[in-house]
Amino acid sequence: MPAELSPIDKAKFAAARRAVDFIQDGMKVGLGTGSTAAWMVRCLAERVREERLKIAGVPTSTRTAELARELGIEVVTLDEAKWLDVTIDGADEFDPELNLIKGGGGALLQEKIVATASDQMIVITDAAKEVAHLGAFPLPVEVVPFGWQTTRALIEEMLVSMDVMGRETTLRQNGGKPFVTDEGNYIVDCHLKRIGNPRQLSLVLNQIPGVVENGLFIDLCDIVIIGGAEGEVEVRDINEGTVTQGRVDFAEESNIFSDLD
Ligand SMILES: O=C(CO)[C@H](O)[C@H](O)COP(=O)(O)O
Repeated sequence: MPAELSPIDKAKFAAARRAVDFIQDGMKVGLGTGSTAAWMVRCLAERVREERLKIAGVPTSTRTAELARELGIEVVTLDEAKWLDVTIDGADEFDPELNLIKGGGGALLQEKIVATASDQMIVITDAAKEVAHLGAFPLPVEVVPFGWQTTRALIEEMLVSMDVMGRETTLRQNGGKPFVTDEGNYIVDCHLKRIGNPRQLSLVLNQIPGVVENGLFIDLCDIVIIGGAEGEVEVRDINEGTVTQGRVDFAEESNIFSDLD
């Protein structure tokens, strides 16, 4: 393993490596977006190469599609795949019920569509993203550019009546311009601090005209895999009610790291 890999990257790698053990030959797999998901794509590509697995991957962003293709994973569209066996993705926050905030990387719309079209969603993460209540991480809301300021005002007005602590919103920027998603939309980040009722907030947000989708993932995640910097991994399965501990041996994964050099 390269010495320069930070403890957080080691933790993300450990979770990602454990997650790809869930993939079997012939599966259709949703490929998430973000730095943790990128580790998962690298680990999956390694299994595809070594074990000659036949996998069809449905990426959740152009970034992930490029990485998957580059590493030799067969990429298909969701319409071609129709339904997926499993999606593996990162998250910005998760709570004890495995509800999530996602969209820090701006890919929440495709991520939510792909996760919803999967038998199972596995979230890979490090321990710092576990919270008692969602909301410390700003909640991303994807809005169409047409009339976005009106949509933002409606979001702020709606937040007044919701069980949240903060109400400030910001338009996500990229190099001094609005950040534009793969679907050509903008993102309004809502700084809520604490979300009392994520399920209700998600429903209400999506009723505002101009809102395309929000970053609350409710009842979508089945398994969370929490990685640690020493290779330790905890697998929590909300449906089975099980928690299992394991370890990833970084030395055994040297091929993945040598590919990075
Ligand atoms: O939702 C996402 C992208 O839209 C990511 O999964 C989330 O932001 C976590 O990213 P990272 O693994 O880089 O911490």
